Amino acid sequence: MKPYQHIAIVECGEPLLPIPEPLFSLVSPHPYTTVGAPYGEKSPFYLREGVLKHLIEAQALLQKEFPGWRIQVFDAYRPIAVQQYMVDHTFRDVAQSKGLSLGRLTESERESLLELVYEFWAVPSLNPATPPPHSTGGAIDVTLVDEFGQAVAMGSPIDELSPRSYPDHFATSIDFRDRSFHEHRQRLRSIMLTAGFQQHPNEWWHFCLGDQMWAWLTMQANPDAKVTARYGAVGEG
Ligand SMILES: C[C@@H](N)C(=O)N[C@H](C)C(=O)O
Ligand SMILES: [Zn+2]
Repeated sequence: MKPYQHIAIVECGEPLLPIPEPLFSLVSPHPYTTVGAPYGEKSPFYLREGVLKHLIEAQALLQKEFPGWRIQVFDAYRPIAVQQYMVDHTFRDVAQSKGLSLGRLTESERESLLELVYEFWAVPSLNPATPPPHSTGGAIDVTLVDEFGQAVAMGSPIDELSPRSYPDHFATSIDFRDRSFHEHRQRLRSIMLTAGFQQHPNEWWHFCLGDQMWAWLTMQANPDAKVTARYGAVGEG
């Protein structure tokens, strides 16, 4: 169990709301739908009402300094069935990329692949006390686009399972391009944190607000604070 999963959830009952386009840029086609993730009637571009309010605030902060720039949403609400599908998909993908055949994995190969997958993906838990972050409507994967709608270079693609995904991966590089990746990541982080979000320690693109991870990270930063999560899994009924 990850440490944040011990945080108590006091569900507040806020609805999921659609993320408005073109106010925000939404990645299309949606990457998980493209690989067959089972959304049914649901859409990934939904967030809890309070989270959407804070996302609007983050974008206003961005546009004060960089007119025309927008937050681009890669993924937001994720049903638990989709979390399971994407964990399985990623496991197969990473096994294949290492030239390993799924049918012939040793126990230790299986364990090390799972360890890599779960460094970046949350466990698709059906337990209401330990929901996957995106299934609460309180987590979002984002990047930035400029005034021409062009993706801002962050130095690595969203969902890459490598150290390049760590938010500060380029912090100490003296290479000119690496410096600009770091600056862009800092710009994203700064507007999101100022608007009340927390950032996943291993992923430059994942931010949360009101879920267990957010409560845990908030208490890590303020050890005297007593914070609970207000969002549990939603839309599973
Ligand atoms: C891997 C990425 N898309 C992601 O969302 N990771 C978090 C931790 C999750 O699975 O909740
Ligand atoms: Zn995420």
